[in-house]
Parts: sequence; C-alpha cells; structure tokens
Amino acid sequence: MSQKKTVYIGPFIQCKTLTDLDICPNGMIGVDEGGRIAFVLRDERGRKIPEGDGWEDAKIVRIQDHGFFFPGFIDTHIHAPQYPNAGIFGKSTLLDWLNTYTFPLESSFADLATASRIYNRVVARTLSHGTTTACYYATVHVPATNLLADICQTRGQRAFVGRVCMHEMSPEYYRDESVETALRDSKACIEHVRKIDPEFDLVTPIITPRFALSCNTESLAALGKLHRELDLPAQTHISENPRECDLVRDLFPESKSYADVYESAGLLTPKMILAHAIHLTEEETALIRARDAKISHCPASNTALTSGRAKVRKMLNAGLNLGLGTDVSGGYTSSILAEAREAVFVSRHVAMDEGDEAKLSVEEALYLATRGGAKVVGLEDRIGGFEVGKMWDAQMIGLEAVGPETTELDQSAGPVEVFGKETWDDLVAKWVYTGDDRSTTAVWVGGRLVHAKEGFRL
Ligand SMILES: Nc1nc2[nH]cnc2c(=O)[nH]1
Ligand SMILES: [Zn+2]
Repeated sequence: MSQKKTVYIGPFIQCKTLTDLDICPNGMIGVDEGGRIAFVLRDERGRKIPEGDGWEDAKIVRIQDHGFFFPGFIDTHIHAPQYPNAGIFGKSTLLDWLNTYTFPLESSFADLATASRIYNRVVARTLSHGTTTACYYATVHVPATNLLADICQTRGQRAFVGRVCMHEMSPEYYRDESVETALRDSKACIEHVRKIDPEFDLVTPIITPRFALSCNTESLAALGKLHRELDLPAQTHISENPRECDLVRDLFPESKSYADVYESAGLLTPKMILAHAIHLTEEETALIRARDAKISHCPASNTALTSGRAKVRKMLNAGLNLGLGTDVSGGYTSSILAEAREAVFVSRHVAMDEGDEAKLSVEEALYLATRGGAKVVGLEDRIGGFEVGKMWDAQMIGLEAVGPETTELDQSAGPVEVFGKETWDDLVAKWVYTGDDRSTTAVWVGGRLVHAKEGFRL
C-alpha cells in the first residue's frame, strides 16, 4: 500500500546491542511511500528537511513536548483466543489450568461471532500497547483462525497466525479428530493466508503443534515435514512445567530429552520458536543452540502458573536467541512493556539464588522486546530498529513534563512524569517501570498509522 512520504522529527531511541541504547535527542527519520526508512539524520535541531525526491512535500510528524520514537514491540508468543481470561488463573498450574480455564474458552471459537469479537479486541489492544508484530496461537478451528489472519491484515498488525494442532490428552469437546484432520486443517489455514497476503508481507502462517503432549511421534514428524517442505516458521511450547516434563519423558521413552522429541520430528530448526524453556538441561540448551532454534521468554506466565524461573542469562551466555512473549492468558498482561518489567524482576529472583550476574538490565529487557524478538521471528532484516531499509514499525512515546508550577495531574499525558533532572537513561527506566498504554501516543506498522491515542493529531 502506498502512503505519503513522511518525516518523523524528534528524539528517537533504539537498542544498539544487548546492553547499549542508542539515544538520539534530535533526530529526523524519513519514511518512503512503501513504509521503509529512507534516511536517518542525527543532530537535526533546526535543520531543514532534505531536498529532492519529493521530500520537501513530505508529511511531518513531530514529537510534541516530551517523548521519543521507539521501535515497535514484538510479542513472540501470545494465545489470541485466551485474551478474555487475562488475569483469571487462580492458583492453578499448567495442566489443571489448561483443563479448567483454557480448553473451555478456546472451544467456544467454533462460533465465529465469538471469534470476531475477541480477535478484534486482542489485535486492537496489543496495537495500543505498541506491539507491531505478534506471534499468535489461534485454536483448532479453521474459520476462526482464518478470521484472525484477516483481522491482523485489516487492522495492519504484522503477525504470525498458527492453527493449533492437538489430538492427544485433549478433551473430547475440543481436539483434532486425527493426525490426518490436523494436517488437512493446518494446510487449509496456510492456504488462506496465501490468498490474502501471497508474499506474507504482513501476515505469515506458522505451523503450531500445541506441545509434545498434545501430539504424538507421528503428528510431530508430519508437522516437521510440512515445516521444512514449505519453509514456514513453527512454534510450540517446551519444558514449561515439571509435571509436563515428567509426562513427556513417560510418553516419548525413545527420546533422550524434551528437546530431542522435537529434534527427532525435524522440528528443531532456525525457524522454530520454543516458548518457556524453563527446565532445560545443558545438553538440551546445547542442542537448541546447535539447531539455532529460538526461545520466547514468558516471565509473567511463568510466575502466574508457578512454572519456574527461566535462566535467561545462562541461555544468553550459551548463545541462544531470545525474545519476550506475553503468553496471554498464562500471562496476565498483553503488554510487552509490562513483560519487559516482569523479565527484569524475575531475573532478580534468579539473582537472589544464583548471584548478580543473572540480573537483566532495562536495556537488555528492551533489546529482547525489539531486536531480540525480531531475530526470534526471523525478521531482523526488516524490523526491530531504525536503520535505512527497515520498515517503519514504530511507536511514539509521550511523557508528562511537570513544570515548576504544576501541581495537578495531566491525565491525558500518561503516567510517566518528567521532573526535569532526569537523564535520557533515567527517562527510559521510568518508562519501563511506570509506563503503560497511556504513554503510547501512536503506533505505525510499515508506515501505516495503526493506533493513535484519543486526541492525537498527525
Ligand atoms: N502457557 C501455556 N502453555 C501451554 N502448553 C500447552 N498449551 C499451552 C497454553 O495454552 N499456554
Ligand atoms: Zn503459550
């Protein structure tokens, strides 16, 4: 889709490396008609828009007062149909949580009106949190899964949409009938995305065996074959809960480990996203590294379902690629900003047992939320930062400037208050710890405005 050339003027911040931010207080970023970054200029205070190629007629979007542009967030693991259950999990743990809360809700997506209401809501909500790319699990239902792909396309969210395969250890009322129907229905959803987005510019199908316990050796091998033959990404869960790990050991006695179950099926590839990875052994970590499979770290969910504390520092040191996942509704929040905060705090709990090296910094959590996530979904050449040639997948963050005479709250400005003595690093930390979607003034995907806070004018 062609858009007007646009120049974004003001501070921009992005992750340079895992540990370092790139803070540009006076930037100017030109985005072309295709939504691609055409130029990035630094220290542009008071300078003119570059001339030629029609840039002099470009639309201008300026940061007003306090704020900055930041790359859009990437949610590498979220269950779209579970959104109504966000916050509802009691004291359950994974396997009873699935049976009590999750399967009954997911089964209701046989009804398209239900799917339409909830899927529209979750896509709008995640966009409002600055999530420009989401890796969705849908349900077993073909029409509802196709509708989720349509909604992502219409609302303009970059997305991976997976029809869930599950025929074992699943209730009678909600399961694939057989391995054959699971494959047939998965292929139908892939074909639908090919129809609405033939080049997978915005929406990509993703092969989705729910987890080893929902499948068997035969279906995992068949899905692995499809994954490699079609060269499509895949996603599943691994090593989330101790009881789940025991059952995998019992049910797949021929496999050396949980990771080996996926390896034997041909699913452990650079295009596989493994969620959780809490209880991996060193051999499994080495195997995942050797295959370059990716990890979605879901700290809010891991705490809520008392699944455990993923050893993020160990995985990073072992050379694994990690991103963040909200794992709604194992996780209570659909905000990657909140998830970044959870990642920082869970790492502090790990540090209380294992020493300070385990602590993640704000910068590291933001890296996982952007560039790390981009690598996890295989789009590091297109998204995650503000280099020339990348897509303008970005969010405008607004901060409230508290003047010397200001004593009243400005509710419209969002919760992050600037008192004037803060450095840029302080402001980023305040955003991560105290910000929410009220701080997200506007969001773009591929140069298209996909969310704007009430009152925001271009
Ligand atoms: N967190 C989480 N883990 C799972 N393992 C299998 N299914 C699920 C799910 O829906 N959520
Ligand atoms: Zn999950």
